Amino acid sequence: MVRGRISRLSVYDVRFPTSLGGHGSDAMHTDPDYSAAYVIIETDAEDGHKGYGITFTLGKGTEVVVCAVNALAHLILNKDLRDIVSDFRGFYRQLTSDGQLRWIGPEKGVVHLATAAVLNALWDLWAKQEGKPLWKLLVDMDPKTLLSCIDFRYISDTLTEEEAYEILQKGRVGNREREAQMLAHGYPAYTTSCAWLGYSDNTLKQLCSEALKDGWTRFKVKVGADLQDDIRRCRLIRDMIGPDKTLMMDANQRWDVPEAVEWMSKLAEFKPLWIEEPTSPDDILGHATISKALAPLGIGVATGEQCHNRVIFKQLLQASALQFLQIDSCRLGSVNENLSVLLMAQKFGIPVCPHAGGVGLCELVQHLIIFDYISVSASLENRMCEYVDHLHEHFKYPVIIKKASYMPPKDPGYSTEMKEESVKKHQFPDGKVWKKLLAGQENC
Ligand SMILES: C[C@H](O)[C@@H](O)[C@@H](O)[C@H](O)C(=O)O
Ligand SMILES: [Mg+2]
Repeated sequence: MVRGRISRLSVYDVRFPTSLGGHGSDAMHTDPDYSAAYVIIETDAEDGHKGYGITFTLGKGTEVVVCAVNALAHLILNKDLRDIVSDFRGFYRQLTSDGQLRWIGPEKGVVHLATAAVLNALWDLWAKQEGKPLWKLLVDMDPKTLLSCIDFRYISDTLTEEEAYEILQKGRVGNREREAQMLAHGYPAYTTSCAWLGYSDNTLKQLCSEALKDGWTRFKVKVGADLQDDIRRCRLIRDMIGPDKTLMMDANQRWDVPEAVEWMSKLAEFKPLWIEEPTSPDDILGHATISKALAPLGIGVATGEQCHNRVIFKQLLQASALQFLQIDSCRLGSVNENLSVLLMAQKFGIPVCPHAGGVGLCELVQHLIIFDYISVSASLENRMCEYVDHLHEHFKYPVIIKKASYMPPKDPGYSTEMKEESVKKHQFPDGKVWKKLLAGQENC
């Protein structure tokens, strides 16, 4: 039973100095400090449950998102949780349509990242109060209730509520078997941990051989800064993994459209399954041009980690601009908006391969993709969820990977809660970790 009035919302700027080791580096983000705007929501209910929510950020960006969360707080405080979840569509719309705040969105950028953090905390709280992991809360929810969480505004020309209902009804066939299959074998994953752009060839080799030993069969390599480096690194990794394992490439928006096509023609010999974010995430028709040009080479286009909202995803699908759709649990407006994208992808027959990694993204998005398999797509063909082996130790309910697959979480909630000690130590700028680092910089 859902209960309680929201009595408190706190937000923290939590940063991890991952840039020191080149972890997470790519052709555009050369010094990423994996960070989160971390939201805690409390209620006056006696159960003591709190909702934890994050959005993923890189270092300095976090302080801006923290401001935006504080600006949204008045829309959440004193609301009854029961009223929120019984009309979640209405509440989502209230948050995203605030007459003053929407001007700096709408439904995009900082204000949308802040919305995601807040809504992620509410979903965590709801799932905790129901005593279920989030994926199971979604799987058990009747289709009508599930659809009542989605704002269909701007997408009803492509997906009506009735069509979405039919998709969910169809998804009920065989869902118990798929749930049992997930619990036994988990959801297939790929690793990005071996080949960040800032890693030396030696590090790449060492991590790749460890990953192979651990049973990984799908690998992603960062490309896009220097063609000769890319050729060398892709050859190295392809030689190590052999011809049959899967390789993906990620350019993180580095290229213009013709450059993307030309560059990828040179990397085609390494047989990538996809090129991810070849150009600006806003360039829908550019993605369509690249998709068309690379199709004869057997290379698909993947994108989504910086896709603003359901409207851009709608157009990417309409324009046949992507062959792999990458939802992100913290960029879109939380579970609510991600549900609409999963349903649109299903309608278009495009496989969803979520973006994860960062800090907490694996913890969150596993719930969405497990739900997708059980209740929406019913397919694992061409589908896998990203995995990155960083920062899980800071979470109270970290992901469990077995045989290169995500095992469904069993603890109630959205796996968003961080360890108190980790938050304390990594708060910027006053946590122990940052005090030391900043003092070191001053002494230089
Ligand atoms: C800055 C980040 O590490 C990105 O490079 C990362 O999210 C990446 O695009 C990915 O696909 O995992
Ligand atoms: Mg990427």
